[in-house]
Amino acid sequence: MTDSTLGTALITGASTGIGAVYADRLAKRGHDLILVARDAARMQALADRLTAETGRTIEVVRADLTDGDDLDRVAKRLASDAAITLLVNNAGMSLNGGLLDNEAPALERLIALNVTAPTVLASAAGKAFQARGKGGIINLASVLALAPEAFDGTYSGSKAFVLNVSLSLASQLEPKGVRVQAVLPGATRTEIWERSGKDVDSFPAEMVMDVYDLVDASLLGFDKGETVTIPPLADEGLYESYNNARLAMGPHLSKRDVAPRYRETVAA
Ligand SMILES: NC(=O)C1=CN([C@@H]2O[C@H](COP(=O)(O)OP(=O)(O)OC[C@H]3O[C@@H](n4cnc5c(N)ncnc54)[C@H](OP(=O)(O)O)[C@@H]3O)[C@@H](O)[C@H]2O)C=CC1
Ligand SMILES: N[C@@H](C=O)C(=O)O
Repeated sequence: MTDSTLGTALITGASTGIGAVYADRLAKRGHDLILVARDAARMQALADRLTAETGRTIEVVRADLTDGDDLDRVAKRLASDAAITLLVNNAGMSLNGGLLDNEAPALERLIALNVTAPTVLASAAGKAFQARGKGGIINLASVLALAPEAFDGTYSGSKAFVLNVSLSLASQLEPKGVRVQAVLPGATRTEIWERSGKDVDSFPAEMVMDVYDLVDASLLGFDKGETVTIPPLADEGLYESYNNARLAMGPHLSKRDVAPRYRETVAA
């Protein structure tokens, strides 16, 4: 069953992996699609298959989201196309090695793709959706946003950024009828691993999720109205405790007085 009133979903990083599965699932739900990535031929093959299977209208937009002009073009499309009702801010990369193994161009490239691009696109979509009083933004973060010691700090920092932006945007946009969800996958079997010189099979099999399971669970979290969806986390009370502790600190974080433990005691 499809719903022709769902509008168009713009998905970044839609040529493979998590983005390509979002494309499959959202087309089957009844969304028309705009697929964004660099590999136009790969997206066109996906678009042709999904159009044949679902009858949806699917457009391919070739863009390198680390390029300012390309990013601007996609942001302008989000700002101006009233048919777009959903942004899936998914394109992302991981480094080959970590912060101490890479030079500035590689670090800057990761920040451009994982931080600047989703921020600019969420801003463009958020303003447009807010004006229309409806729409949704799905931001792909990572469980590594919560576990900086477990991986490269640049990547986990970029995903913590995405999580924070999502939480902030949700608090501003949800009262105006716009849904915002941060998805935090754990290790998921996609090309991101080989693209960054890693072997996903080096993890125990029980740590690696299938990409279809990941996207189906994430969309279920979206349907349930979740702001943060962590598909691998069986005990959701663990995240709730963590988040409640964070929120409980809020009233204590800005004070005129220095905390007693930082007051120097001068010996007489
Ligand atoms: N797989 C995992 O274990 C996890 C993934 N994530 C996050 O999920 C998201 C999707 O990851 P995943 O599907 O695994 O990654 P993949 O490497 O499988 O796919 C990445 C997608 O992003 C696109 N992309 C890469 N660079 C650019 C660029 N410069 N401009 C535009 N598009 C680009 C790629 O297409 P093309 O090459 O054609 O441009 C591709 O479609 C990412 O944000 C990632 O950080 C989070 C946690 C775990
Ligand atoms: N994609 C992974 C790292 O490369 C992750 O976020 O777990």
